[in-house]
Amino acid sequence: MSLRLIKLNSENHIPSIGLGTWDLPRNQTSHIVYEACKVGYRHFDTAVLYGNEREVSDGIIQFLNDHPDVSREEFFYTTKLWNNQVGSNSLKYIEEMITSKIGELKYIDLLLIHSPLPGKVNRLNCYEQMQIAKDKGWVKNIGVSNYGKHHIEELLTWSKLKYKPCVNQIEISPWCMRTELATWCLDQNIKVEAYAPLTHGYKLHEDPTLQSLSVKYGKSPAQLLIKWSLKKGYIPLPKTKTISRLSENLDINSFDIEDDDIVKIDHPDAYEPTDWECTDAP
Ligand SMILES: NC(=O)C1=CN([C@@H]2O[C@H](COP(=O)(O)OP(=O)(O)OC[C@H]3O[C@@H](n4cnc5c(N)ncnc54)[C@H](OP(=O)(O)O)[C@@H]3O)[C@@H](O)[C@H]2O)C=CC1
Ligand SMILES: O=C1Nc2ccccc2C1=O
Repeated sequence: MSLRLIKLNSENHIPSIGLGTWDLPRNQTSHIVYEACKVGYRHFDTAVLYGNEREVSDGIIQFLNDHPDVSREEFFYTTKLWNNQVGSNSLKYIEEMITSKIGELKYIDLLLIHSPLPGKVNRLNCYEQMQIAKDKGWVKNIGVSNYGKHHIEELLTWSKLKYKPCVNQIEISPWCMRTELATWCLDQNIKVEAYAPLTHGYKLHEDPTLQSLSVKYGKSPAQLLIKWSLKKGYIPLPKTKTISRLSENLDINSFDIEDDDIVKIDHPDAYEPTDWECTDAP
């Protein structure tokens, strides 16, 4: 199964679906990532917070070693600086990622500031260091996560901005649509990565509309939510530790959801984030 590629404002390309890796069992992570590579995943989302950067990288590297016909350039590896690494020392932490976490991957495809919580001065100091990391070739693309419009505007109006953020990774599902922020990002040519696109699993078995559309389309509720996200123009990051679900979650090209049914899945008035909320931080 091959994934569509989406062009970023850096002119680089990102595969349209990424495997979320938060909370994968540590001792199975490399194996799950390897199996994901086998069924066609080329995009992986990790973070310093997840404590599994080495295991995620190892899974990709093992796959590359076993498949010499596949090149490193096909893969897209994202990681994120955690709050205590966001500031004027960020370059040191990025160098550490390169030298001791990602091994033969050699470079990071996308580096994000995990959240705006460290405050304006730290955010901008960090971004300056991320721009240097890009110039050094350590990182191909840079972006942000959990940023509200005011945080992105802070960057866009900053005198030292050299590289616009390529993406804003935020929680988006039909129960946490954030239409205004997401549309605004897309208008700025900043791609939107949708985290927790399966609502952390909470809505998959309880929502009557999803259940009935699942019967209508002969697709699982998870597949419907991934398709919903793609049709809105986002890059979903579904996570699964279950090997059989890996290919299920990529199998979204064999069907379409009618516009009327997309409207039925939408919950524009709901606000049910599953993890944390910091797009409104100062
Ligand atoms: N930037 C940020 O602040 C954040 C980023 N993220 C990123 O987004 C990713 C995804 O979000 P996450 O919170 O993990 O939750 P998801 O919305 O991806 O949901 C994961 C849950 O759905 C279940 N699931 C997956 N596929 C299926 C399926 N086909 N059928 C039934 N159940 C299924 C999984 O079960 P099982 O694993 O048991 O198969 C798990 O319980 C994270 O892993 C992380 O990479 C997430 C939160 C915050
Ligand atoms: O994947 C994630 N799960 C989380 C839970 C709390 C804070 C951040 C995160 C993630 O990035």
